[in-house]
Amino acid sequence: MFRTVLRTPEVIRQAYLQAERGHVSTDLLDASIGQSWLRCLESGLRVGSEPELPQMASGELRHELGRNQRFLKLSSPLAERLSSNLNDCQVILASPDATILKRLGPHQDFMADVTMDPGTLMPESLAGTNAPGLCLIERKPVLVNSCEHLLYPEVTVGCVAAPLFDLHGDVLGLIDFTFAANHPRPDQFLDHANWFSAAFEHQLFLDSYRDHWILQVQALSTWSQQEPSGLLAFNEDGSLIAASSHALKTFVTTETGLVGCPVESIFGVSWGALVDHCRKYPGVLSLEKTGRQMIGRLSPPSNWRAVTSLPIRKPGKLSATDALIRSWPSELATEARRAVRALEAGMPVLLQGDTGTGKEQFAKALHTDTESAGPFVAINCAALPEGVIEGELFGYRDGAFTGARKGGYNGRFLQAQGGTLLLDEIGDMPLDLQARLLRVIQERAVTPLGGHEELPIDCRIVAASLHDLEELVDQGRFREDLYFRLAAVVVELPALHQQADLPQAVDRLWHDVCARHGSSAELDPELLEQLAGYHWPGNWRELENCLEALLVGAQPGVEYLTTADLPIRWRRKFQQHALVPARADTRLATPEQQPRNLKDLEWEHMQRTLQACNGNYSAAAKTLGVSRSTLYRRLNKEPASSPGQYKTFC
Ligand SMILES: Nc1ncnc2c1ncn2[C@@H]1O[C@H](COP(=O)(O)OP(=O)(O)OP(=O)(O)O)[C@@H](O)[C@H]1O
Repeated sequence: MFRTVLRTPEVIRQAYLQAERGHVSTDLLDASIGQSWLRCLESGLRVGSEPELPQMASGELRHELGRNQRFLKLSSPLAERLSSNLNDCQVILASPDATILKRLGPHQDFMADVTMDPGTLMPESLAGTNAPGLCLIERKPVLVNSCEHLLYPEVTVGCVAAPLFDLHGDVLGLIDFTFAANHPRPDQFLDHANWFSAAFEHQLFLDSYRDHWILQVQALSTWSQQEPSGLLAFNEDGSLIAASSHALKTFVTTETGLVGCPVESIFGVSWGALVDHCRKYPGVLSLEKTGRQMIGRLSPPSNWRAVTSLPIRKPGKLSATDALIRSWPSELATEARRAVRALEAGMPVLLQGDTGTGKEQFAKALHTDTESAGPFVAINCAALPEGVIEGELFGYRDGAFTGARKGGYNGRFLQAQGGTLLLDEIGDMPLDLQARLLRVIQERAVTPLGGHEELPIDCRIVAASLHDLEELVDQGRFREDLYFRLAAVVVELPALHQQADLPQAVDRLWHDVCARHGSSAELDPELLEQLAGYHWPGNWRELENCLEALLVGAQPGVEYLTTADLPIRWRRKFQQHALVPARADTRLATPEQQPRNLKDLEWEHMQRTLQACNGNYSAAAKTLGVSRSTLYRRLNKEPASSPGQYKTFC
């Protein structure tokens, strides 16, 4: 469509000679640039006639910025995002009369001789042929490179500019990309300009119809081909009042018409059913049109308040989370119940606990109890190399990087649409990725790598970590803003030895293990007592391994297992553990008996405060001036002077 190679000085000289005679051949210049040259020459603008671009005084510029406030409000965040991904150009926003309003992007050497600061006036009638001025006349994206700038043939930059329209087709402003004239792929800025125009229209539509119901629809099969999502605005009664240009092309046919057409005639779903869905499960819905699967998101008017009717559970049946927390200390169990409600209301939940305490299991139970329409998807942020997590989480387009899967990849956020995403070991996520994650969670939209379009996401988010995230924040290893975002509700998973009724918990797990292996064997009470007396540093996972080893290693057909059936490795562990004085006694020994260091003293002080508060963590934390979760975690770690003690016996 455009010639993107630089023209030679000879071609430009010939074109200029032709233009002076009132005609420019399209063999020499693109038609729109040739026409621009002719207009300039006709109005007396010639090479070298206007060495300086006209500039506004600062008072005038302030006035101009005020006049274009809405345009800047809608375009600036998008331009900033785009510019932060591009390091080879300057991004410029300008008014409908081509006055530069904003310039973004890192300093570029090629801009040294170019004056394109805010307040510079670039209409064609003053500045000659240039991309911002020309795109307004052409009403479409244009590329003007180097010596095609009629008045400034020596300039060493190229520009791509595109007009941005309001919903009635009037120009609201423009975007310009200025790059080095010898850039190898100037056409890529046309792609950026097209993306920006679509994204701007999207923002404008959302802003213009924020007091109405807005349905955002995306065809499922096409997301990797970068098809934009369509927007439809509806009245209170479900009749269509407006559609974005893409929605108009895709969803609204001549039979359905536009204004006043009911939603049912477009998607075959009643308005009542859609609103009801939005009320119960704010977020994604599945739609179908002429056999194509789509996902949609219905957003209520900005002043709408949903009366959420949470599902009522049948009495008598334990929920999945209740089944897991029945032997938890009561304070922690209360917090765990809060997590179900928080997740149902769309808030993230943070799970903290040592290895094997059941964080993933608990996340799955939360997913079950919140009765999501979509799947449970987990990603372990510590298990993937740094360069891979980003693509895994956010997805990527076809050809986004070397080695990318053909056809692109959805990413875990999109896989979890309508369901729950577990971000496991989140404390190990690289810092720069944490910033991106925060943006995705806040904006509830994800942009796959190599893509530009934001795709709406609608999944519940559970994060888990065995590190104390508050401590990581203190050490500068975890972003505080992300921590606050994720930690609205924090569930501390108790260690196995802290379960209120450990023998019962062991017995329950034993029956689960037996059921998996088709066995009905029972445990001898003495064996059960030994199992419940051990401190299980690997928590449920370690206990599960031990029970599996016990069952699988027993004589076939044996229905009653005693301590003699224990594998020798476990028998030794239990014996050694039994020789150690009780844990609490050792830890709270008198000063004369124990080596002293600051950490020990801190631990003892916390322990004594907790005892003084009758085991109430909140009260103890308040007295000590630390958060409840910090107190909990510090108390449940080894005191500094005795790390080897437990290691020896594990
Ligand atoms: N409450 C429970 N009752 C019985 N088994 C459990 C319980 N919680 C966890 N388990 C079992 O313990 C094992 C470890 O659980 P899970 O992977 O959820 O722990 P985790 O805290 O996520 O561990 P890590 O931090 O090491 O990934 C699993 O096999 C799980 O089935």
